Formats: sequence, C-alpha cells, structure tokens
Amino acid sequence: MSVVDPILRLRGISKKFGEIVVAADLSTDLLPGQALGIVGPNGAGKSTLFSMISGDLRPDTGVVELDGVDLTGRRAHERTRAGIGRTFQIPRPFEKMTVFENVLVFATVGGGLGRDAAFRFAAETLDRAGLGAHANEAAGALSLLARKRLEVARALATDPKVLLLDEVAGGLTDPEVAELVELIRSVNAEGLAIIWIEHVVHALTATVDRLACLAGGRMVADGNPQDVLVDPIVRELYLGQAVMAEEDLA
Ligand SMILES: Nc1ncnc2c1ncn2[C@@H]1O[C@H](COP(=O)(O)OP(=O)(O)OP(=O)(O)O)[C@@H](O)[C@H]1O
Repeated sequence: MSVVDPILRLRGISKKFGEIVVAADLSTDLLPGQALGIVGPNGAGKSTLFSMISGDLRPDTGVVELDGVDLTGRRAHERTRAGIGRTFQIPRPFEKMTVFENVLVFATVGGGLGRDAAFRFAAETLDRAGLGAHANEAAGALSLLARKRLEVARALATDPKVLLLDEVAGGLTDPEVAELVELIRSVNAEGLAIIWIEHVVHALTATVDRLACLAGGRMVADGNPQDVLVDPIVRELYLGQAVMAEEDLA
C-alpha cells in the first residue's frame, strides 16, 4: 500500500473507435513528482489516452482524478484550470503572435491569472523554458527546437499539477534532444509530475523513473525503465522496431 496519494488516478478507462480498442479497462496511478514514460506501437492509443485525461476526448467508461478531485464530467478548459497541462504532437503556436504573447494567452486563459500576475508568470515561464531571448520574436519564425520549447512553455504557463508531453522530441537532432531532455528533467526536478509519450527511447530513459508500454489498450509492461526495456513482450511488440529506427537515425 502506498503511503503517498497519487496526483493522477485513472480507473477503468475504456475507449473504442469502431472495432479498434484504444483503452481496455485501463487503470493506473501517477505519484507526485513522478516521471512516467510511455512507449508503444504506432496507433496503440497513446495520444488518445492523453486526450481522455485532458478532456479533449470522452472515454466510453472510466474515471480521471487529479489530486483527489474527480474530473470525469469536466471539459478540457476546466481540466486545464484544475491542473492538467498538455502539449500536442504537432505544435500549433499562434504563429503571428510573439513568443511572449503565446505564453501570456495560456497564463491568462488556461491558468486563470489576472493581467499583472499573468505578465509576471509568462516572463518567468519563458525563462524557465529557455526562451527568454526569443520573447519578442514571432512564434512562426522559431526553429523546431524553440517551437518545442514553446509548446512546453505554453503548457507550463497554465501552472499544471501534471504535465502531459506528447512526442516533444520527435524530429530533433541528438544534441537538440539533449537540450530538451535538460529542460524536462529540470521541470520534473522542481517537483512537477510528468507523463511523457515518446518514440525517442533514449530521451525517455534519460528522464523518467518509470516506464510503461501501451499496446492493445493495456499497459503490457510498467515499472523500472531498465526492466521494461528488456521485457520480452515489449521487445517483441515495440522496442525492436524503435531501437532499429533510432539506429537508422544515428
Ligand atoms: N477521432 C478518432 N476517430 C477514429 N479513430 C481514431 C481517432 N483518433 C485516433 N483514432 C485511431 O485510434 C488509434 C490510436 O491512435 P493514437 O493517435 O492514440 O495512437 P498513438 O499510440 O498515439 O500512435 P502514434 O505513436 O503513431 O502517435 C489509431 O488507430 C487511430 O487511427
């Protein structure tokens, strides 16, 4: 029995798209400050799981609790306000707005801060995300790495209790991945619980203290990253291909 209450609790989450099962009575807990990585084959339902946590998609069944509060009936913007922060696989910043304005919108609308507090928090968040020097640039002009940083910064600007990161390392070079890992590690080290879906396995293993593999709507493995990486089911379902893909990129 855990003496620490989970910050995020999922109970009996099920979802089908037609005949495709993307969540099969899925239950799991995330502890405060924990960093959970999720791997799994393409189409396994990883992003769909995030959408069901963030309220962008309704599960067929199941309960989502954040810090002891049942969010099940709440819509996405209410969940953001409650403390669920998420990034999207394809960053879609407001291209014509500046980097600062992008983050300010999230601090105001997502985080619910008043004008002065939102200005202060947006500035702090930009620095935290390593974007201070880009504050006045148009978001549409950023490099891919800076766009990824902005995606993380927008989620952080809502002052989340749990941060959901969806393939933020995709498309980056190895040195860029290392920079992003440093950012995410520092955010986690400050105490923020994270769940990170990622195909770039070495980015995950550099960051997370727990790894799960999602396939067929179930967590087929879940535990210490080093154990999960050598799990025969994970290797057969996913990891062989992922390692090959990483080697191809090298
Ligand atoms: N709104 C939707 N309507 C119907 N099917 C959907 C919808 N969203 C996702 N799917 C399907 O559900 C399955 C799971 O998709 P999801 O994007 O969650 O997978 P994933 O594990 O994140 O994959 P990847 O690693 O490729 O990003 C896929 O077969 C996808 O085509």
